[in-house]
Amino acid sequence: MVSIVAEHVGVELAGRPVVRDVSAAFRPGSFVGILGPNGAGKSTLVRALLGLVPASGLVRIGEAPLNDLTRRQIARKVAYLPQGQALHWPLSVERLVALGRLPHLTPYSRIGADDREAIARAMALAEVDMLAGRIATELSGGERARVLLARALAVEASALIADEPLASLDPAHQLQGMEILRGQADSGKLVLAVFHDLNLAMRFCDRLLVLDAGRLVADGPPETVLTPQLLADVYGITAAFGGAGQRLVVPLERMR
Ligand SMILES: Nc1ncnc2c1ncn2[C@@H]1O[C@H](COP(=O)(O)OP(=O)(O)OP(=O)(O)O)[C@@H](O)[C@H]1O
Repeated sequence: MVSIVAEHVGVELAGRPVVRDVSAAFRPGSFVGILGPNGAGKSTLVRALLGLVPASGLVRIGEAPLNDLTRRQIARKVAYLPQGQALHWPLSVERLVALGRLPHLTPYSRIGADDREAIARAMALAEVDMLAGRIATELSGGERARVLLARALAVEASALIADEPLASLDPAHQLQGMEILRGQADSGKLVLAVFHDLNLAMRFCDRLLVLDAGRLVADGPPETVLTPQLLADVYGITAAFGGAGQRLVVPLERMR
């Protein structure tokens, strides 16, 4: 199992600092949520953790500095579900999920029995078996999101980074998505995911990070991170807290 460590990570895009001096260590077996307003730098931070955007500071995956790893090595260690990915090729769902096995193949090897088993496990876990024969470009937004989650699960990497995996899912499938991610963490993997749903993040994650204007402004257990003061400072909203352990958050009003 693999950990990911960020030390003083910064990213500039178009000459503007988008992620500023973020340090955090992510351990196997934990489910970490990244929250923050639109444009706070969440996607850019996770892309920096994967080496997909040039960054200052240091990222380590396991013991290895990111820069010492090839793209293929990174892709085998950390599965990535990008935000709102568009699909351009009319592949069957099963073939799309099979792309999750690419990091394990060489240009000369073919999909084997192990790969087929991993694909079947991922499709069963994401409950997309019934879509197997469908053409991926013809799916609804929510169906596509679940198939792309299955593709990320098919990697069977030690860590999974998911950027807004719940976007376009109905409430039942949002819960299913969170249960899957929770299950992955409970099986010993590191799960790092970007969310906007405060309630689901509060309920399912072990730890929450909050980014605001590129800076890490909170990092800790959900109930200590998501406070009325933080919601006011970061999102500019008032919210009511209730339910067991005050883990139900209802955004009430914008303050500005
Ligand atoms: N390629 C780019 N060139 C210039 N600026 C960019 C680029 N990509 C993102 N940005 C800017 O960087 C900032 C952070 O973007 P990022 O996508 O990381 O935010 P986010 O927190 O994931 O937002 P959201 O919740 O809206 O998805 C934003 O202001 C965005 O406009």
